[in-house]
Amino acid sequence: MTESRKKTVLLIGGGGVGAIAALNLETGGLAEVTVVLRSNFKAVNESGYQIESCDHGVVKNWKPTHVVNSVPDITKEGNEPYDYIVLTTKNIPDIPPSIQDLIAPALPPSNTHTTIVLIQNGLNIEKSLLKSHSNTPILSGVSLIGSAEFEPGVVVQDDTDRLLIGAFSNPNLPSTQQTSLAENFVKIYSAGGKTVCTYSSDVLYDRWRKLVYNACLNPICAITGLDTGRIRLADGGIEGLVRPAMKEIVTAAKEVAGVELAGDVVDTMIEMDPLEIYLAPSMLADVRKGNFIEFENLLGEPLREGKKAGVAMPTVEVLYNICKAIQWRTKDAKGRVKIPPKRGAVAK
Ligand SMILES: NC(=O)C1=CN([C@@H]2O[C@H](COP(=O)(O)OP(=O)(O)OC[C@H]3O[C@@H](n4cnc5c(N)ncnc54)[C@H](OP(=O)(O)O)[C@@H]3O)[C@@H](O)[C@H]2O)C=CC1
Ligand SMILES: CC(C)(CO)C(=O)C(=O)O
Repeated sequence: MTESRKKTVLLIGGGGVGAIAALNLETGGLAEVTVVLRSNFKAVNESGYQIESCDHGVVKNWKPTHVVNSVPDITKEGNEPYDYIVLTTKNIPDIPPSIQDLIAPALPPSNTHTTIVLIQNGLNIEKSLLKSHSNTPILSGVSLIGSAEFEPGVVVQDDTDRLLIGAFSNPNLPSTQQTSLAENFVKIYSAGGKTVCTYSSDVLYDRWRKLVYNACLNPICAITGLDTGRIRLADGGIEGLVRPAMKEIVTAAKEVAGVELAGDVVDTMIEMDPLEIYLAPSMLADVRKGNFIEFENLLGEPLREGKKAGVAMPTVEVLYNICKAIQWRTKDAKGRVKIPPKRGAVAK
């Protein structure tokens, strides 16, 4: 018997990646999406999204089925649990709320129905959820897309959406169940035919491979203020910074996780974005907007794991510490740290 009911999806964080994910899910007709918005709630609730997409074309005033400005408390509201909760926020464990606190109202301990999908960059992002929701299946979404929200509700996607979905291994659940949930999500995400969403049986490989880009180009572009085209043109950008950092991640992948990346992975990642699209990786976009950055999951976790396994990672370590200072600068700018008052001029 085929199931005719649409899958219910709660998608939290409708920015660059989230808006396109919501559009893909609804375009296929197999999902009904509720999007949780924050700074762009008013704009999207009143006029919908304005999207310019290499996959979907120009889409004006598009509104997901439901738009809300906080995560629904399903117990209080007496709602059925969602089939999927998809997280497309930035994942920044050093800045509250944590992802487990964020989803809690829609995932009370009594909820054994929902599957979580993390379409987010970085390593070990599932670990805190495996502790807080130990019987919940958690899927990994590794996305290759270039998409950004330039003003509230205005999204430009200039690189095609390629999404790898697989299950993070949860030892408390049968692996067949986890695989079938991942395959089902691939089906509903792909149904519109506008995207390349594929099932992956090795999410650790996917994540380490993507880190070769994200742990290196994201911070180097964010620190220098140069996009991926300009860092390739800049004196010393690639040979002095990007290549050494990428080589350290490739070694860590092997020593930490036994992940053998292809011999040409460094060049593939350096050349992944056509130079002339001058792509600003998401961390550079965040620095430009004065937002917090995802440096702990993109650099901190591979660095900590690499060092534990005895890998020398001097370049990544310096990048990590500069990112830490940038995060402190943003906290200072947002009034989140207390510093001694500036001294007035003292007469000699
Ligand atoms: N952009 C890209 O091309 C790619 C991004 N990624 C990854 O995808 C993930 C999402 O990135 P991206 O779409 O660029 O991020 P964006 O910053 O564009 O969007 C994130 C959205 O989440 C919202 N949000 C954050 N916290 C909350 C909260 N507590 N409640 C409700 N909404 C919240 C933000 O709202 P607000 O504006 O209020 O902060 C924002 O609208 C990241 O992990 C990123 O690394 C992966 C591949 C490519
Ligand atoms: C490289 C990219 C754009 C994915 O394709 C990304 O992951 C990011 O900007 O963080």
